[in-house]
Amino acid sequence: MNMCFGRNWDPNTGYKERYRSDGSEPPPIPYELVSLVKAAVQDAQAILKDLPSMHPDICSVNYYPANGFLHLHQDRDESSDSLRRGLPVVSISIGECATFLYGDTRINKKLKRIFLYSGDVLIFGGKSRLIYHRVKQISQYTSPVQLVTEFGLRNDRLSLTFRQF
Ligand SMILES: O=C(O)CCC(=O)C(=O)O
Ligand SMILES: [Fe+2]
Repeated sequence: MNMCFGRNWDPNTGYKERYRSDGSEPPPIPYELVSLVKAAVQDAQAILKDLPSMHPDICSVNYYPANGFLHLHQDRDESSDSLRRGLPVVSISIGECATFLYGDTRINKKLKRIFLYSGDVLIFGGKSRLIYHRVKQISQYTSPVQLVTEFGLRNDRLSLTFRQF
C-alpha cells in the first residue's frame, strides 16, 4: 500500500498522474522531514565525499503488514537529470525490521542483505543510484515497544522514501 507527499507517484504509472485516485493533489512534504533528509545526506557526505546533495520533492510512504514484501526493482522513474546525477534516494524505516536485499544484479543469490530496524535511514546515490533492491520480509516483534503501546503500530512497518524528481 502506497501514499505520497510532494508529488503523486504510483508503482504502476510512475509520475504520470498528477492527481490521486480521489482527485486531490498530494500534500506537501512536511518541512521537518525535508530538513531531516537533507541532514542525513550531509552526514553521509562526511564519509562518501562524492555523494550528491538533493532536495526531496517526493516522499512515498509504503505500508507493510506482517506478511508484506516488495519485489525486486530499481527506482528509476525520476527525471533523466536526477538519475544521471545520481541524486540520492533516502529511506526511513519505522516499525518492524525489514530484511532488505540489494545489489547491482537481478540474480537473487548475489544480492547483499541488511536489516532495516525502526529509525534506520538508508541512502543510496551516486554510482549506486540504480541498484536493484527488494524487501524480502518483515520480522515480527522487533518494533520499539513505544511504537506498539503509543501508536498501535503492531506487526507492521512503514517506510518513507524520499527522492528528487
Ligand atoms: O520499504 C523500503 O525500505 C523500500 C521502499 C522502496 O524501495 C521504494 O519505495 O521504492
Ligand atoms: Fe525502491
